[in-house]
Order: sequence, then structure tokens, then C-alpha cells
Amino acid sequence: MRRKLVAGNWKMHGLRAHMAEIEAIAAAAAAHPQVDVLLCVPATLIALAAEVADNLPIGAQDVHENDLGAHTGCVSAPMLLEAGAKVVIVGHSERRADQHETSHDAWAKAAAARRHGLGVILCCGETEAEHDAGRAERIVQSQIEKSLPDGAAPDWLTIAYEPRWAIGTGKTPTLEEIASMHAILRAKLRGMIGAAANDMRILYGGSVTGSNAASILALEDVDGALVGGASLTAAKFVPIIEAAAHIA
Ligand SMILES: O=C(CO)COP(=O)(O)O
Repeated sequence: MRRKLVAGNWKMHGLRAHMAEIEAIAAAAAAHPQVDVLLCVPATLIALAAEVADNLPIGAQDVHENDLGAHTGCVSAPMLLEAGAKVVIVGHSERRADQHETSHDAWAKAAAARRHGLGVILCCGETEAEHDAGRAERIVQSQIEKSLPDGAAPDWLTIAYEPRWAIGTGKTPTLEEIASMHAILRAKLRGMIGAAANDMRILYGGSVTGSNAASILALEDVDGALVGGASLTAAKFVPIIEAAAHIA
């Protein structure tokens, strides 16, 4: 039985002034213990958020593949752990686009996180052009082939399917498309790690809101959501947590 996970990704948003939102989200998480809730905040807020919201796991949004060294501006897994992070997102399409990260980079970053006991959310997803050309399935499968870390197991690894064209656009695939891609991902994982794939959570991300969460989260192979814009305030994020709790 896979528990639903509602994960927020604050991206490059959030200052100390927004700590009240984190407290309100933590309170909602405590009120819905049948759902797992996670908030991935900017690196600068991890320590404070982890202290303020001690029942709410706090995640990071990137990690370097090395533990230390001459890598100006980068943050390592031991640093994230020390700050209080429990999980890190790797392979997000914004990092693929903005920082030219590859699936191999995601693989190496996931391995670094794993070495230090950080959980990982590994993202995949096609661009609009790939989607329109009917190549989404092949692209996503190839991303998983290249990025699935060694020792991939459901107790530390979660997959997130985030079609790039659905991120921050208000556009989402149809429910049939989401269901189909998640089933394809589950089958791909089964081929790579066997029966453990049945317990691995696959999140959907891309314009999830309080209005569409219930129908998306009800789909068979959708085990939660990775939420950007609608995770920035408790007013928008809590309804998504509630929708997941209603289904769980
Ligand atoms: O990229 C996302 C989460 O990682 C999704 O962002 P939006 O929910 O803002 O579309």
C-alpha cells in the first residue's frame, strides 16, 4: 500500500517572512496523518524551517554529486543533512533547462544523496515539442534508464513525472494521459528493479491546484503530487493535502 505524498517545491521563493506559511502547512500535515507531506524550500530556509516545523519533513531542491571540494556556490549532501533536510529533489526540468543538467547528473546527485541517507525525488518529463511529436513516452523512459540510481528502492526514492509544458502554465495533461504515463513509468521501473516498483511512489507535478488535485490523485498509479506555485501559501497548499487525505 503506497501512502500518498504531497510535496511542495518552493523553487526560488521564500524568505524568513514566510515562516508563518510553513507553520500553517505543518499544522495541516499534523491534522492529516494519513498523508505524507514534505516541503522543499530554498537552501537558505532549510535550517529554520526544520526547526519551526518539527513534524514536517523539509527537503532541498538540489545537491552536488561530491561531498566537498572546490565547487563555488554548490551545496553537498552532508551540508543539507546538517541543515535538517530529509529529502532532495534531483533532475528537475528547471535545472535541466537552466543549468543544463542531464539525466546522468541526476543519477550522480541521487547517488550522493543516498550515500548520506537523504531521500530523493527524481524528476522526469517531456517538453511540449516532445509531447506534440508523440515522443513523451520514449523520452521519459530514457530519462529513467539514465537517471535511476543504483540500489533504487521505495524507502528512499520517489519518482516525479512532471511534463515541462505543464509546469507553471495552468495546463495539465488529460487524466487519461497522466494515468497512462504513470502506468508506463511503473512498468519501466518493474523492468529495472522488479517487484519493488510496486511500492515506489510516482508523483505527478505540473499545475496541480486545490481544484484538480482530487481527480489527479485518485488515479491508480498516482501516489501524490509535486506542487510548485500552489505550495507557496497554506491557503493554496492545504486543500491539496486535504484532497489527498480524502482519498487515502
Ligand atoms: O515544477 C513543479 C514542481 O516541482 C510544478 O510547478 P507548478 O505546480 O507551479 O506547475
